[in-house]
Amino acid sequence: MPRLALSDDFVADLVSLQRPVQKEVNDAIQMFRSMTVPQLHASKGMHLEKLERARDRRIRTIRITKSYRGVLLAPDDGSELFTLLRVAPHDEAINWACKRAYSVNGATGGLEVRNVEALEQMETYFGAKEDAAPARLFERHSDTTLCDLGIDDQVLRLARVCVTAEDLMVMAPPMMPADQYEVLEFLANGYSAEDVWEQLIASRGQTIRTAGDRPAVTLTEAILNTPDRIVEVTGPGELERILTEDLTRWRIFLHPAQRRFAYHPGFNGAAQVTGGPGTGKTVVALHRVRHLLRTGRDGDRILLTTFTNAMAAALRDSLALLLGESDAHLLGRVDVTTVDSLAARALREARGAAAPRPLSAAAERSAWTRAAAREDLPWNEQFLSQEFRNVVLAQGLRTPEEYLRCVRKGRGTQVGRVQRARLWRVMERFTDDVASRHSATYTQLCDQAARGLAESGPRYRHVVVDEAQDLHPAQWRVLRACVAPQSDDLFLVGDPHQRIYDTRVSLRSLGIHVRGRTSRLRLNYRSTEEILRWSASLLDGQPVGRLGEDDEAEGGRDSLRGYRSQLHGRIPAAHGYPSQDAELGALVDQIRTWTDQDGVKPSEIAVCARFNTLVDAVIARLRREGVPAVAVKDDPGPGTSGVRVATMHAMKGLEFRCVAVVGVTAKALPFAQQVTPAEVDQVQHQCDLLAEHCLLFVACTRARDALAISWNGQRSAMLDPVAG
Ligand SMILES: Nc1ncnc2c1ncn2[C@@H]1O[C@H](COP(=O)(O)OP(=O)(O)OP(=O)(O)O)[C@@H](O)[C@H]1O
Repeated sequence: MPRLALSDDFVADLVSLQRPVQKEVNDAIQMFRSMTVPQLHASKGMHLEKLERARDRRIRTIRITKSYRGVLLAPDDGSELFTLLRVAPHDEAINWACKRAYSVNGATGGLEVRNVEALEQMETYFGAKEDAAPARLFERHSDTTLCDLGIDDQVLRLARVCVTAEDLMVMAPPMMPADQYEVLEFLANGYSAEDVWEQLIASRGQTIRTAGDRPAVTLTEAILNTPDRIVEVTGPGELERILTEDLTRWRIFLHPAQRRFAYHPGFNGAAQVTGGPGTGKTVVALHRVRHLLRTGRDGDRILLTTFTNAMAAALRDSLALLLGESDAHLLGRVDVTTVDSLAARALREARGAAAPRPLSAAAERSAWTRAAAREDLPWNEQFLSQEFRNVVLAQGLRTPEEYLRCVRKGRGTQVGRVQRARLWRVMERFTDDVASRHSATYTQLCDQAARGLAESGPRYRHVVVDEAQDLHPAQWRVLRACVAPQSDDLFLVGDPHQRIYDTRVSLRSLGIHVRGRTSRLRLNYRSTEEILRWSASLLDGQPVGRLGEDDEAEGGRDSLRGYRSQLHGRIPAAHGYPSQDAELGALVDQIRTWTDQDGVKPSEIAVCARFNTLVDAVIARLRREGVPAVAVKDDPGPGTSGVRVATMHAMKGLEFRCVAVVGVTAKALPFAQQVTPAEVDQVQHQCDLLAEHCLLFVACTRARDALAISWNGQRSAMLDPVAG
């Protein structure tokens, strides 16, 4: 019986087909799997055909419907593992198949594909302009080094003629084999050969460094070595699952850097994955949960947390999708929730009706005003609230003595002993006041819940945390208390460049140690390279600390170096207008271009603004002009049509084909009210400013294909690096 594998290109084709054609593909595959190899070759129905013009003699086509052909890679070494490479209309399938060649990567042992015809044309083109060339892009690296990194003869010849990174870029996959291209891209970005080997090759399990010493790999082995692009269909249930459920690629194919952590057999403690926007961190978290569910014991409960209720709902849906019908029974062992909801629930369980209720921001401000009323203090409510949140609750201080002794990390003002005593009195008054009203700030709720949970003992065997960059130390204490320190206790994913709330955390000081168990994702699956570059330059020179290392003693910097996308598109547009009316008029035109000319559905477009007032104005204007629009905060389901409109904060974790960021004015970004004045606290001032930069970065990186930025009146200085 032949074995069957499916390539990522095949799955991508299948997703785009109409349902009836999908069904015929399914039928053809079932027929294929029911035959022996000789029957397959003899079958008139399948019409397994060798192509005269094919560059790879193992390539065949099979008949799927009257007009569709499947493209297959057939083994020629006596093995029986066939790979379905594409399914496409007849001529397209034949044309594609004739130009491809499959080979085994010398370093990774994985199967790779190239457009051999296009690469030969490139050789001719570069050959013609060769003699004029100055220094070459890869001249620092010897042929042997490149060969050890998996570069083969044809790619080596092409690498040798590249002068600039752009020369390399014109040969990007699908022209060049993706793994070899990735190696060259890393080298072109200044990584050493050693780094490249560590990050791209050793991570796949290779231990032999030199090409000459590596054992030969058979076609079947090569296919099985390529789980990021090829999946073997191991049973009828599996095929059904792949073909009948939602065919989103992230469910099936993971980048090796994603797979290595998601399916790691067991970490000896907490582990952490970081990476820029759209690098598939959430996807890794979901696969990790699946792995822990499948390999864990029946009673092991798992907590999966994220930042907002809306994101928790989306995570729950995605997890159900990933588990599919076959693993649906495991879902009952997972709680998907925010840390705040978890803390509130723990308090309700412990104290019943006496549990405090969360305090609104306005009620908190009034409570600080009341608490400070009888003192003649040199600090305003904002300072008091920050001191309470960022020192007292962050460090979990309980007594005036502890407060007198503590190091006020992250605060830029000196506060002497006498002043601390006065501050403590005010904070105590605040706490008593809100407690007498049966309420507490969210951070207080977490602080109280963490203490209760620490006493009652761990509730979960594993905790998986998405959007880890925005959690406050009190929230981390809740998580720490939920799970005992042991193997695979905490799995954290986050991006410090997307930190949009005022939180600084030293995970080490909270008893969470990830050293030696960290990984960084660099390939963006969401946005085009043009959107990425543009957005990343918004953060040029900003001092972004590493995830969980904000303790000054640890204090390294995170960077977006090597962060890239294989997708390409238009450079983002940035335009200023004389008035808001003119800006919104241009927005309507932009949306019409996206829908009418580019064929984008309104629900695949988002407009975002710094404030709710502008969000409302945008919705009103769009509706007035006949463009359907809905507010993201009203939680429109996937079936609801209309352009999505949201504040920048609400864009966290979302993605859209096209995004317009409006009202990027000097007044809105940075928003003065959100930034502590430097004279009140210099350190806090810098931290708040950085959060505003990150907010704009988050908004822009939600875009997949197109991004448009606009303002009216004076432009925000944050756009200076990109808008000239
Ligand atoms: N291995 C993969 N193959 C195909 N698509 C992927 C893969 N991994 C992630 N994606 C897609 O990339 C997009 C971004 O993924 P995800 O939301 O997990 O990224 P993220 O790093 O958590 O993003 P952010 O931090 O910006 O919220 C999603 O559309 C996801 O489906």
